[in-house]
Amino acid sequence: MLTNLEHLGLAVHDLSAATALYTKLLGVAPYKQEHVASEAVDTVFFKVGGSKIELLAGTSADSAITKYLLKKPEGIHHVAFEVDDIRAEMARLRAEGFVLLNEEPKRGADNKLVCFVHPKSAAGVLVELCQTIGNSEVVRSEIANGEVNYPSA
Ligand SMILES: CC[C@@H](C(=O)O)C(=O)SCCNC(=O)CCNC(=O)[C@H](O)C(C)(C)COP(=O)(O)OP(=O)(O)OC[C@H]1O[C@@H](n2cnc3c(N)ncnc32)[C@H](O)[C@@H]1OP(=O)(O)O
Ligand SMILES: [Co+2]
Repeated sequence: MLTNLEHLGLAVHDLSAATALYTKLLGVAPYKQEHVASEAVDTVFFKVGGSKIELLAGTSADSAITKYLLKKPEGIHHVAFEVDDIRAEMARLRAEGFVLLNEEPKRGADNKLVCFVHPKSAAGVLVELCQTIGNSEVVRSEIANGEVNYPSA
């Protein structure tokens, strides 16, 4: 089940400038910065009520964000929904005919497992599913099976 609008992902060229701008716009400081090597992005997160803004800058030519910004202006890059069971939601969306960009959930930013839905199968919107890595049995079972690796502390 999709339970919440988890975050809006915004693609930016200059993370420092965008962070300063959003700090003024939202009237709050970011609560987290994180580099996600697997996605080749640097991120900055702001809390807005029960949701979040994720600023994303690419860190290599291969990054989806770098490629996106070669063709499109800065702005909303993806919409992310919280799910309670990411594998169940992936199976449901596949059965509904959506094209998933990951075979398996992968580790995202801010302690999440994530999966992307291709914008061509979602009315032009890149959709991200996010499940908080916590105590759920699904995640425990994945860890037990060696499918998900927590970063070393
Ligand atoms: C920090 C981790 C994580 C989190 O925890 O929150 C993140 O948010 S990471 C965010 C960055 N990572 C990703 O976006 C991964 C998923 N994305 C992809 O796999 C690719 O970007 C893509 C969506 C498959 C597109 O890649 P590609 O096919 O190589 O690019 P093209 O430029 O050829 O695009 C094809 C087609 O799709 C349109 N497009 C591309 N990106 C978007 C987008 N963000 N929103 C809407 N539409 C998009 C693009 O315009 C092309 O359309 P046409 O020109 O009409 O063919
Ligand atoms: Co995101």
